[in-house]
Amino acid sequence: MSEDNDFFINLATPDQQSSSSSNSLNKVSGGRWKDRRKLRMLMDNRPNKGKRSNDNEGREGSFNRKEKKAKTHDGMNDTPTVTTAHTKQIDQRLSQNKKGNSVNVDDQIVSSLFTSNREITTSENTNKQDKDAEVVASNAPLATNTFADLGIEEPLLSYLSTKMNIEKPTSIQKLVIPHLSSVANDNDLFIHAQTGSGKTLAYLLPILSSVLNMKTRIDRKSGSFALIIAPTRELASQIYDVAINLTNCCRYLVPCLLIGGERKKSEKARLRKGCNLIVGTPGRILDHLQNTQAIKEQMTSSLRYVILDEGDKLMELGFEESLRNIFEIIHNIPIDTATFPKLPSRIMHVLCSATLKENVKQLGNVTLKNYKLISNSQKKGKSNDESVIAVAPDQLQQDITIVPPKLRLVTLAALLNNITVKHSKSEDGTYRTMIFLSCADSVDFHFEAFSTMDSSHKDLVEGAVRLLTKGSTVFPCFKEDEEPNVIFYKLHGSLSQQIRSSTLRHFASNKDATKGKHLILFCTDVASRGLDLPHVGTVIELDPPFNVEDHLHRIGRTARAGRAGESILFLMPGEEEGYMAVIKPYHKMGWTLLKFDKDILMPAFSETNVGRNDMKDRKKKDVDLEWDTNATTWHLNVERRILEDSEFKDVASKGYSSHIRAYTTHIASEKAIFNVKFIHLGHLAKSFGLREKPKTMGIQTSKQQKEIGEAKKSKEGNKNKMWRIARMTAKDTAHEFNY
Ligand SMILES: Nc1ncnc2c1ncn2[C@@H]1O[C@H](COP(=O)(O)OP(=O)(O)OP(=O)(O)O)[C@@H](O)[C@H]1O
Repeated sequence: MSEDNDFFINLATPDQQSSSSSNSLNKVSGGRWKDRRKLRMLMDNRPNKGKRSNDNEGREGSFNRKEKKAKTHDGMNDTPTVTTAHTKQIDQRLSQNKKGNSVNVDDQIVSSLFTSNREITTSENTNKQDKDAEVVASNAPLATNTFADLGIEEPLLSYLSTKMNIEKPTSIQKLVIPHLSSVANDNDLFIHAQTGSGKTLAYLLPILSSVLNMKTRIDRKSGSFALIIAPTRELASQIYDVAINLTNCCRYLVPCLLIGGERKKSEKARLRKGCNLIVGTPGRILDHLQNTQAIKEQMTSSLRYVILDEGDKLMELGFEESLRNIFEIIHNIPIDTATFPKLPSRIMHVLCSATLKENVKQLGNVTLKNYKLISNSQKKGKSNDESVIAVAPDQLQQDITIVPPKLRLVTLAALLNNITVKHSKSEDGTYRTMIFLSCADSVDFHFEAFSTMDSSHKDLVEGAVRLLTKGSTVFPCFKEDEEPNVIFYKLHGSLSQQIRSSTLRHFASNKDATKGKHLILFCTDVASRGLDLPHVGTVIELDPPFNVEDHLHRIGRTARAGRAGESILFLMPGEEEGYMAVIKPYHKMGWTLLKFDKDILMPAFSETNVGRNDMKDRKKKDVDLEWDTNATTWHLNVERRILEDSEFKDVASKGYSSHIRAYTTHIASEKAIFNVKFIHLGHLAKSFGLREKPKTMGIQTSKQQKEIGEAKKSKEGNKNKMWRIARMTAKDTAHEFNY
């Protein structure tokens, strides 16, 4: 990463030049020539030959790094020596600057939000949505068929209708249920369908229905008929919840959940008691298959269905080896066809995926025998082209906005504000928004930046949920005397399993405490797969997805089972605008291009007077301020909080560094679009509330620092050094990307 090329500094040193010229007259003598030369260069204030200069001529506030060191007042990585009074002075001058230009305060330049931003080149929307076109929800239940037509019998049929309010099957259910219900069918299945089209019921209903239709006495000791494997704990828990819900109509059938993060001992006890459906994640299932005798006993003679949900994610997360081992063990368990003659005479394998990548096909080849592809997705390319792609649901309202890096945070604030205002006026009740970010540290930063500390949040879900309190300066729409109706949540893989589960449960369920409020979840891609969170109205992709499949899964958290939904993708001006061409084939209904200023910032920041967080007693202005002044004040409020709160500063610096590192992991085929070299890192730092880029991009924990120190002391060899770095990177990656 060529950080230096992109280095952007907010501090100017007007006096520096003159002093350096006088220094050049100084003579240096004695010592080694290298040291003399170094000293002379230092006094002349010239960069070292061979080292890259930080001279960014033409860039706002740029200057030599050494000069900066001498003059830094509020460098984010230095201990801040700037006083509150000093920041106030800068902020005052900046707020007074109506035109939004950069302001030189003493020896500082605090860059303005609205200047020096890269131009947006997309002037025309090449995939414009036809607002007049008739839209039929593509993943909605069908009008003509019923579950009875598909062979689903009582008591499941009436339970679906009366308790789950599900009357008609979706198109994928219509295709899958008859196939899985029939003993005569000898094919394995590859189910490929749009997000939110009801794949879970498509396989659970025929399995349960087949077991119930045997009309033999069944209880939890009869054995496990199905093994369902999901890539994440959240998804496994959700499938388990659906299974629990369905088996309420036949309580003698018992599902069991096996996931990491839970106590293995209690899982073992449950397995010993007996269960008819096993749902879990690959690692934990394999662990039990290798170490718990009871699980094999449960499967002996009864196991007939193995389901792999979200196949592409299973492969992406590197579970291929575990899956091979699982299959090797279960294929060696004998099947007694005489005990359950009405069930298939062999194990049927089902692979589900909303996307059809090469790795899923590979998994299909490994796990499926003579499989049949069942897809409700459109064909792509020529008629003889076998490949199919899942597209975004037709009823989804897709928006794209191109936002300069400096303005990302304030635009997000404005967008959240606009959504809150819009839905607080409607009768819709509780509204839910999910915001996807690239890494856990960035989730932590945004959660911290937007929510406010309040003791009442502790009644909710520990530290992962916070309320917005009265008089908050976090959202522009809230006046000081208003009680905001916003609750924030965060979800990423670095949180404990208990917190993750309870956060999701709290976010998804309707409770009195959250009734009528806007619930906002900051999350990583850990929440993008398969999660069925009811009534998510808006999905915001603040950070672009790491591949198109992730994009489809993220936006697929809304517009589910025929419901309406909206998603907004943030891109940065320049190369990132090219991403629109990549996702175009997946959005056949088109999208709307939103202007970040006119469509998002102006509605939020006009006709208001955003208060400064350091001037509680200020007199209210009679006239509303201009929208850009309000936006600037809002941003300065965040910057001030960071300058004055060292813990928040750490969170911001970590969020920024991890964000950059995550950005470098975009897939090779998209490097021409997402390349860290194209990003103005200083501008991006601004959207993490930082006035300049943190010096050390790889922030080390004290444990890592100790490890490095020890390694240096022991004069480690090259091989050991390589292993140490690899270990640290693996740890970092696991932390950041959270699976
Ligand atoms: N026939 C139906 N009628 C109405 N709602 C349904 C029907 N089938 C499923 N649903 C509901 O649709 C939602 C989405 O179902 P599900 O989670 O199984 O979708 P999916 O296809 O697995 O999505 P993803 O690909 O995102 O994992 C659930 O809330 C489910 O209860």
